[in-house]
Amino acid sequence: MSGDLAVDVQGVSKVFRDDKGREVQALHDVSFQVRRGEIVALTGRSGCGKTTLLRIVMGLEHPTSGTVEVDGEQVRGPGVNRGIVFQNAELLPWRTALGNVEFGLEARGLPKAERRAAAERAIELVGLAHAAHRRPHELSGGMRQRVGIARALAIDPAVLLMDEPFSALDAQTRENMQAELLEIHERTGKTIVFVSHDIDESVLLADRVVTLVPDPGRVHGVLDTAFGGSTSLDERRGSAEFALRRHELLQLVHGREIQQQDGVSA
Ligand SMILES: Nc1ncnc2c1ncn2[C@@H]1O[C@H](COP(=O)(O)OP(=O)(O)OP(=O)(O)O)[C@@H](O)[C@H]1O
Repeated sequence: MSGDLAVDVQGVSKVFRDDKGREVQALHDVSFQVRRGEIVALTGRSGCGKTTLLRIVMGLEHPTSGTVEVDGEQVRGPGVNRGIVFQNAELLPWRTALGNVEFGLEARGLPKAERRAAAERAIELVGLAHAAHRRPHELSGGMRQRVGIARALAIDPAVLLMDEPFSALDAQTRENMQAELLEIHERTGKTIVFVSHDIDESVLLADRVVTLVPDPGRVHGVLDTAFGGSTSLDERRGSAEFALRRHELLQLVHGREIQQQDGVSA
């Protein structure tokens, strides 16, 4: 694998068996790559295999065939080169925000002082230094999700993998968190792969969007959605590129080819 690749998914297929023993082909021959420092979204309609694909990259599911490499290493299970964020952070209720972030580091056998320092850095990175000693029930939904992101970042992973990270949040908090994620990306340069069923979110945040279509889940197209420079979310939302890319992505998600619009082709 070339040195500037963070994630390399090659020919991944996944067959599940349902309760009655019938085969369900969730993914068929899926390949895509993510370069270091990129933000890539996986999107598509319900049941197209987004979560299954991300769980395979996380190491929580094994592919029936095909391979996944992260940071040059073949994925055979969960590993410390991947930070994982789910829709709900699932924090330990008896631990503080900082304690929850430290928890993620305990399995790594770091001395306590190093753990504390790494957790403090991560909490600061997500803008929660002022709430580091609060317990989960004293935090808002957005703050809890920030703790989840800090926990994933504290291990200094090669890649941050996020499954619908903001979809359980109210609209305003969600917008704040989207902006926050771009700031974290700017500060850390981390490679980020996230699953979202939300077209706008995918276009706004990602440099490229991998679209999947169902039955069986497969890649239908990869759309370049990078906005040049450090544009704010508001600037992005109001831009002509946003409208065009949103339109193109909708076509891909619905299994169509991109039609040229205003003389611009995909
Ligand atoms: N553990 C499982 N056992 C059997 N079938 C499964 C299992 N997990 C997923 N599937 C099936 O695989 C297909 C893809 O599911 P997956 O959850 O990956 O899709 P998705 O795109 O993430 O959907 P959604 O947007 O609704 O969450 C679906 O047909 C689903 O029913």
